Amino acid sequence: MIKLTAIQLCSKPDVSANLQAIREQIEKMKSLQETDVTANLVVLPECCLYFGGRDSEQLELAKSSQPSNKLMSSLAEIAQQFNIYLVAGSIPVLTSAQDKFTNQCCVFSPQGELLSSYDKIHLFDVDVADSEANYRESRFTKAGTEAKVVNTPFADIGLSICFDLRFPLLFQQLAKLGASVITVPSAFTRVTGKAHWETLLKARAIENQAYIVASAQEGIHANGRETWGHSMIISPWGEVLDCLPEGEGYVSAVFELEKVNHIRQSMPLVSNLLLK
Ligand SMILES: O=C(O)CNC(=O)[C@H](CS)NC(=O)CCC(=O)C(=O)O
Repeated sequence: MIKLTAIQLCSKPDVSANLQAIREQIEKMKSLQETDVTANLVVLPECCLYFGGRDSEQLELAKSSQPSNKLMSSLAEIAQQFNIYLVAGSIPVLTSAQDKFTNQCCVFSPQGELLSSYDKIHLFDVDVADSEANYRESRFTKAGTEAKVVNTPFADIGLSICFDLRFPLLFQQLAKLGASVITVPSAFTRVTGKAHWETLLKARAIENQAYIVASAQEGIHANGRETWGHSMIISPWGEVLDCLPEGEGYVSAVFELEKVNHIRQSMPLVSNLLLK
């Protein structure tokens, strides 16, 4: 049996406190003890190691974690320690020009190897009616350009991050590349999350006939920013299998590849996508 888990956090501008919070939640996962579970896929939220500071601090963090990338190695260590596939939401990774970072999702095997990484393509330059008001992610972040699917022995996993959720063509591309699970590590604002989050997640699951594992930031962060929480796992038929509205914790569900195959066979959408 394969278990999907999304961890929900209220991350701080403090890497070691966040690493501790991540370990705490993974230790609580019942599926780590279950003998019939053959693999665990665990998804962390966007900005899982640093959130709620000033935007420029993420660039400083990206610089100070070079050249060996300390952030990546601490996440690899967690994957190995708990013997899990870890989709490590996102961390800032310095670009070669050194003036910006990419908002990068890193995927580790249970042996702690980096299997793949994905740079967030759609950046959140949006005005929102909340205390922050003007989000300008592109000020310090360089956008990615390439859709990524990671092959594992149990499933091909499509990667996305947060605001990407609003761009259905990326998800179609991931489905076309073979994804039967799509991960959505996020930090949706409270205002936009309340209005759109669940609807968008269900739509992406239904139209791509894939499991959606959406892990979220929640609560009020150190800089006053409020995030929506509501981490959830959605079936390829669009059912919410588990949801955590607020507080730190996790949600989990069983992954059944036969369900994806059955739905895609009886209602052929993915094979008819108008994509190259
Ligand atoms: O910049 C950081 O510190 C971390 N990154 C984020 O919080 C990102 C970019 S500002 N947030 C989103 O993409 C929210 C999307 C969203 O809320 C929506 O699509 O409605």
